Amino acid sequence: MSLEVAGVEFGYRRHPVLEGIDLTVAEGAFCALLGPNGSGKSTLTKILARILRPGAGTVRHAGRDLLRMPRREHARIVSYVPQSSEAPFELTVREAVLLGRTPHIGLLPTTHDWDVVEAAIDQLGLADLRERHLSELSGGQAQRVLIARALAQEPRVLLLDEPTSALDLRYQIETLRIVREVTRERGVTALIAIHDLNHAAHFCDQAVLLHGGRIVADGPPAEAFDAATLGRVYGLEVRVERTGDTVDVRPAELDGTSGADRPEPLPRP
Ligand SMILES: Nc1ncnc2c1ncn2[C@@H]1O[C@H](COP(=O)(O)OP(=O)(O)OP(=O)(O)O)[C@@H](O)[C@H]1O
Repeated sequence: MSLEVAGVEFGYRRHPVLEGIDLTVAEGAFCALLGPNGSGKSTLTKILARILRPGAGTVRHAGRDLLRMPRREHARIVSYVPQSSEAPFELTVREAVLLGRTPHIGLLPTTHDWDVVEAAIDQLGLADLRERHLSELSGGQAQRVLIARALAQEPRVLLLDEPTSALDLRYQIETLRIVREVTRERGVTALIAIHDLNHAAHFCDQAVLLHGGRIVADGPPAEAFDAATLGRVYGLEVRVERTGDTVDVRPAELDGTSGADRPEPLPRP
C-alpha cells in the first residue's frame, strides 16, 4: 500500500516548478520533504492533495490512481494539513475537527464519528479548548486543530505542509511524535514539508531533498544528509555528524569552523 509518484511535472503559467518527480513512500513510513524556500515542497504536497493538477505524471496508492478517483474516495484515503486554515471562524474546535469526518459521514455523524473526533482533540491537547471558537485561538492552537481534523479523517496517507511552523517547541516535538505514532500504529503513510533538518532526521524514516523543483537526494536521513549536497542546495557551509543511525546537521558558522570549505551554490536546474 505504498504511495508512488511517477514523472510528475507542474508549472504555474508555463513557469516550470516541478520536473520529473519520481518518489515512492512505503506504507507506514514517515517521509520528510525538505529544500530551500521555493523549491517546490508545497506544490508537490498540493498535487497529492488534489488542490493542483500536474501537467504530467501519476500518483498511485496501493496501485490505485489517486488523481482520477472520485473526490470523496480520495478524501477517504488522503488528508491534508495546509500551511494555514480557511475554516470558517464561527466554528467551534469540535465542529472544525468534525469536518474531518465528512468523507465518512452519511446523513448525520454517528457515535463512532464523535468518538473519533474526541480522540483526535485529546491527542492534540485541545480538550480544554473544544467549545472555543476558532476566532478565539492562537495561531499555534489553530494549527493543532487542523492536525486534529486531518487525523479525524482517518486517512491512509497524511500530508502536512509545514504543520509545525507556528508551534512552540513542545508542540513541534509532540506533533512530530504523534504523526510518527500514527504511522507506526495505524500503518498510515505520512509526508511532511518541513524546514528543520534535525527534526526530520530524528522523526522521519525517509528524507527527500528538493532543489529547484527536482529531487536531489532521497533515502534514510543518515544517508540522504550529506554535507556537500546540503551545502550546495542551501548555499551554506554545513557540518553533518553521524552517530550510529542518528545524524546532526549544523551550519558551520555555529561551531566556529566556517570558511574551511565554502560550498559552490548548486545552479538551479
Ligand atoms: N500561486 C502561484 N503562482 C505562481 N507561482 C507560484 C505560486 N505558488 C508558488 N509559486 C512558485 O512555485 C515555486 C515553488 O513554490 P512552493 O510554495 O512549492 O515552494 P516551497 O518549497 O513550499 O517553499 P517554502 O519553503 O517557502 O514554503 C516558487 O518559485 C514559487 O514562487
